[in-house]
Amino acid sequence: MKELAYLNKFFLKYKWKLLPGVVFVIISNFFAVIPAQIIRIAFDLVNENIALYRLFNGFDKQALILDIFGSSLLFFGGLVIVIALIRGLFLFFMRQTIILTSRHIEFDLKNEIYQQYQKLSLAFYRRNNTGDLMNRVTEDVSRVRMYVGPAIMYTINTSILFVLIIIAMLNVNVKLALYCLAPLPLLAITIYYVNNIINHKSEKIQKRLSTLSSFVQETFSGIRVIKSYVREENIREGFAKESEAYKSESLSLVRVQAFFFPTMLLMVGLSTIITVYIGGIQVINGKISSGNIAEFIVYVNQLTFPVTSLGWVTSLIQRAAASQKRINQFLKIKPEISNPNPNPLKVNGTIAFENVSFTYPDTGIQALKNISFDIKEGQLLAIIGRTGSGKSTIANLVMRMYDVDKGAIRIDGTDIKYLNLEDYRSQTGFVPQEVFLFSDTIARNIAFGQDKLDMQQVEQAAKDAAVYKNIIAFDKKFETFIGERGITLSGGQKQRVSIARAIIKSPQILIFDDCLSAVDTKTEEEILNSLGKVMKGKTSIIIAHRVSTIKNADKIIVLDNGEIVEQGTHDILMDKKGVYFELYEKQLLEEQQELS
Ligand SMILES: Nc1ncnc2c1ncn2[C@@H]1O[C@H](COP(=O)(O)OP(=O)(O)OP(=O)(O)O)[C@@H](O)[C@H]1O
Repeated sequence: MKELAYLNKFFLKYKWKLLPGVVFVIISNFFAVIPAQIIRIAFDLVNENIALYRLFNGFDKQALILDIFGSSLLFFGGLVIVIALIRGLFLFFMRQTIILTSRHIEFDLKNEIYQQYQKLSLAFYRRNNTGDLMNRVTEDVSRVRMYVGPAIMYTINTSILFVLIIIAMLNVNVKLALYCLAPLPLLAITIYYVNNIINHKSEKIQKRLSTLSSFVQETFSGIRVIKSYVREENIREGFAKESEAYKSESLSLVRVQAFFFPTMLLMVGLSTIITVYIGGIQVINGKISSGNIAEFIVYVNQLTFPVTSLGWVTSLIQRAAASQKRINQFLKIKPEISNPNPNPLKVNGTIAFENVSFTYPDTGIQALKNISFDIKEGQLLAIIGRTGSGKSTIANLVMRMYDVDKGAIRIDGTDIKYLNLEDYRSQTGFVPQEVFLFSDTIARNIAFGQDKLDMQQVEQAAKDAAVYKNIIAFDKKFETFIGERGITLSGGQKQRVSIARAIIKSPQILIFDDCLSAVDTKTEEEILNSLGKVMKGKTSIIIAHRVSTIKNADKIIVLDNGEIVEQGTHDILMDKKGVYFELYEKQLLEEQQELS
């Protein structure tokens, strides 16, 4: 429960919205108790008037008495309706204040969680799966909202109504009051337990449903693979199995619910029978009037919903506490990478790695071992090496997606850990190996890093990335919408849009992580030529597999198993006749074979 204390700051923030809500609850409940008393008066009136009416049997005045009697009953009926309307009005105000506040708190909490998401480093995202992360912002927050809204509202409502009704009941007859109230705790406990069963089953259904949706989603994404391997029938069977499991969980929930409502009605009926029986005895003994029985029946029925909500609210609070616990744990996580320096930064582009070693925290794989190299401002560094040799890791470290374990990375002489991170990243262009494009237009994808969309700049960036001609060939040109993973673009086009996105901001440091792998050698040459102009005066790092891509670099690093095995210019490395030379010869041979 103490986990929910975290939310108190929100209650304090919205106190002027919540307090009127509480006042409205009190007023509405006050009007809720009055009708029962009016009904008693009306009942007693009926009793007395029937006696009076019989007294005038055979007289002319009897019709007049019937008239007076009828109109006074009508008056009481009208009064009950008016009071119910006033109560309804205050109930409306109550919901408008308390439930509305809960939506504000939900909004604030979602924003807080989302901000924390943005602060957390890449390693965090590797450790947690997307479904879990999504759940915190959706499922968990909505459960917490059920606490800050409905749970609190019903608790206040129930408590006040309870007090008012019990006082009214005790005022009439203590014995009858105690008998009427006796089955209610039983009802509350039953509802609490049944509700827990329902929640438990609903959660299971929810899980089944997400497994089912992930299954369907994956089969849709991998439809090409499924069709080429003729696995349709197999997948259909898998789906039927998942669906069957979902159906049986749902049916089991329906069974509990089917039992739940009749039981509730039975308990309420029991209370009513007790009221009539005990109340009847009291009337016979002359302790209460028959109007009091009617009054009590109204009270008992009025208490049913609050008692039901008591069980419901208890399980709501329990669920909210569990969700808030998860949220609190996550909000407490300190981002591994943070911005230590608020001072504005101007990057020149000198990069130095000094004895850098790095192990991925999530897998424990040592990706870099004692790496040292430097690049001067405006130079082009190329990194080549076998797959898994640590090339992308160097790019990740230059972007400070992770911090190094040993050694240091210096940018313009300062350790990267002490730079203004936001300024540094905004002056660095990164084209990752795995292209990610947003479900948006091509123009907005290219201008993603810009605050304002400048079409001239977008077009220039597209030209520099050699993708302009492809884009204007589309009907909607730069306004072409690309799906979640850019489904309307080919692999090579996606890579070039991703390059355009990096170069549009004219960064001082540019990193291309194997981003020309999906284009042919001719396009590669075209891109490299135009990039040559863009990269003039900027420091660039190109990670590649093809020697042809990097021949002109100022420095080439050959990586193997996380270590630098050779470094120098193309000519120096060729003279060495080592790993690089072998790679070059091999690739040359392959190209010649392809041509012949
Ligand atoms: N995010 C990560 N978490 C854990 N381990 C990782 C991560 N990324 C890479 N690794 C591991 O680190 C090692 C170096 O990977 P890296 O991606 O740097 O290689 P690479 O040279 O870029 O390979 P490729 O040419 O195939 O892209 C590999 O053994 C890989 O399994």
